[in-house]
Amino acid sequence: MLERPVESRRLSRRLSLSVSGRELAPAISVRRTFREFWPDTRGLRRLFVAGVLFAILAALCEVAAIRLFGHITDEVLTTRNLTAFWGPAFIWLGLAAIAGVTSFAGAYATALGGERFLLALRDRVYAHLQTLTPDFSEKRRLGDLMARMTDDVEAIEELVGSGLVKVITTLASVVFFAGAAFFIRWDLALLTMALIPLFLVVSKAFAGRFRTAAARERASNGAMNSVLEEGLSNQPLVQAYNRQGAESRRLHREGWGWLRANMSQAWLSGLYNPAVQVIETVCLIVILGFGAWEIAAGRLTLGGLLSFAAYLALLYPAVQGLGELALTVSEAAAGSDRVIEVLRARPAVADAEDAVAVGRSAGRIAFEGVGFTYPGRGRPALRDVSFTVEPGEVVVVTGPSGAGKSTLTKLLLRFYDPDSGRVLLDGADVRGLTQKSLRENVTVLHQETLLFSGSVRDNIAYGRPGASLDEVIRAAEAAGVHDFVKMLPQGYDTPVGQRGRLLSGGQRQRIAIARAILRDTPVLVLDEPMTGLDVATAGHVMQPMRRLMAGRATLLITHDLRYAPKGARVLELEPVPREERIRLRRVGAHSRAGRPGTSAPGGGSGARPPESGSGAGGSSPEPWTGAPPPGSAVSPAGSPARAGTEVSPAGTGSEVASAGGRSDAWSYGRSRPGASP
Ligand SMILES: Nc1ncnc2c1ncn2[C@@H]1O[C@H](COP(=O)(O)OP(=O)(O)OP(=O)(O)O)[C@@H](O)[C@H]1O
Repeated sequence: MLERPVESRRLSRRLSLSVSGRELAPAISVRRTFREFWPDTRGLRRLFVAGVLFAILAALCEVAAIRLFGHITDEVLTTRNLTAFWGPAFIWLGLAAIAGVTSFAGAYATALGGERFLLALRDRVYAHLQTLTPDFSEKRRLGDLMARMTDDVEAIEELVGSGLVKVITTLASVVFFAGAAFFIRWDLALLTMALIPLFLVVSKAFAGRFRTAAARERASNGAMNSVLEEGLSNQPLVQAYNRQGAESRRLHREGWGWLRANMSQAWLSGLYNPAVQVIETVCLIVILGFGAWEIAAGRLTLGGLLSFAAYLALLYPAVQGLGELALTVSEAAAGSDRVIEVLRARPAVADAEDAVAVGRSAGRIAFEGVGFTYPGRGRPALRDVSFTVEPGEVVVVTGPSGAGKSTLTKLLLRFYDPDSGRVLLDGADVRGLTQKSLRENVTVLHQETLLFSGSVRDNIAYGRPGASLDEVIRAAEAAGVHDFVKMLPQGYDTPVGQRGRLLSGGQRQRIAIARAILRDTPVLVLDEPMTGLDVATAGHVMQPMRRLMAGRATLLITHDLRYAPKGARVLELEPVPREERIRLRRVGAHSRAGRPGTSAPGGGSGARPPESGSGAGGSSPEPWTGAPPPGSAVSPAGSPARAGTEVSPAGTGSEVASAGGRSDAWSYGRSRPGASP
């Protein structure tokens, strides 16, 4: 029927409104949906055709069975001639068996086609989502994106796959049942057809109201899911702030909204179904009355009338089903719009046609006059930034929040391309490299340690799929994680829980380090690797971190220079639009006095000398003192090779800071127009 509560809930979910309803997809034509998704039925069309043919065969069997029923009524029941019974009875049995088998086969073929369509389409949309810049997902509500991947994809299937099969078979059934009725009595059949518009009028009167109610239900469902998702994923925060009651009330409020929306659907369903039944009953009474008159006049047999009524009993639901399908189709099309929106989204960057796959690089990174503004933002995130990182060298990137430190990582990984300037890997513009090969050269340790809900082993091996247990253990040993993993109940097979929450922050971080060690790329980016760790834990993480950095070109993004390796160069970013400056100095080799002429624009944050490990006080973790990686030009603090390196203050005209015989460009934005690497 038009809307059973569960059915209608599913139906309304497909509308996929945002909580506020602002994201309601614009209406989309069915044709556009077919144009977009019909190619996805390739390879499955035979299944759908089989579904249609089997369903049609089953309907034909029903038509024949009803005919036999009429025959038995007239030739056996009315005449009381039992011998005439057996032949038709066996045929009827055979027809029922064929109808059973064919309707099973039809339903199975259609379901198989539908499920395979769903699988393939979901894979396609997800694969496409994975090509988009992570910002695409981050800017959207997770619940909304998930609804697109599940309910909306399902809605498309119900339109393009099984929905189409249903339309064709329902139309065929209408033709068969109406044809059979015409065959018995064309004038009676015409009268019947004249009554059919009554169904359509009622369907139309309800459709608009039902659509609105479904949209409201969809919105409140989305709101409720969002509250659940946020409340559960932020459970530690909720409990720590004693907000359990408030969160429960929030859910209850949204639950009420959902209840009301469902009740208005139930109210409509409650009215619609009896209205349709009344019309059906009126039709049947009219037909029976007319039929009785015809029987009395000897122009119709009892069997004929009963068969006629049986055809009608099948015809009306089929007609109703068509009205229902029209509603389903239009709502499914609205859902498909949201999937099309995802598929139409283009990645911020794409491989050039002549992009080359780079092998394992030496790991020389250079930013040359890089400027970048996020799409839709007026203010640049970076302006005219230049620096280099040599193979095996550690460069510390620091600066106030929002200065663009993490943006450097996004440009290095080519999530975006710079608006001006270039990013180079081993002297090659990264725009000329395939993204895959570029990213195979770079490992990022994110600010928030990202783990999956698998086992410890899965999470470490994520860095190199197919790694053997021995390799995983070796990486774990290097990351200082092996001893604690051994203590876990299932060792390396112990589940780490949702986002690794069954582990401590330090343990998570060391697992991430093991993952990065196993991945073993020449370039490493550590984005605030000590975030959330206390001093003691950070101290434990330092040693494995050093092993990880050894021999790799490393960009260490940190606010806290206590964790900066001694002797590492420091790149200090200041946010645009304040005059952007980048200063070069050496950890442990600077002082205010060593930076003559430095002025600190905008309150002096840029001029603030970062604290070195030695200046961090007794509670500081051990500063970087590790041996320089093989072949690396990095020298520990105070080494003669670096002694001459100084901060290049803004406006001094000192554009190039020389270090160890190498030249590195540190540009100052517009104040240093001539800067070049
Ligand atoms: N996806 C984005 N879309 C639009 N603007 C963004 C996006 N990501 C960052 N920004 C903006 O770009 C600027 C630089 O951000 P970025 O994350 O690089 O700063 P950051 O120095 O790493 O800050 P923090 O130290 O707080 O992590 C900020 O003003 C920020 O609001």
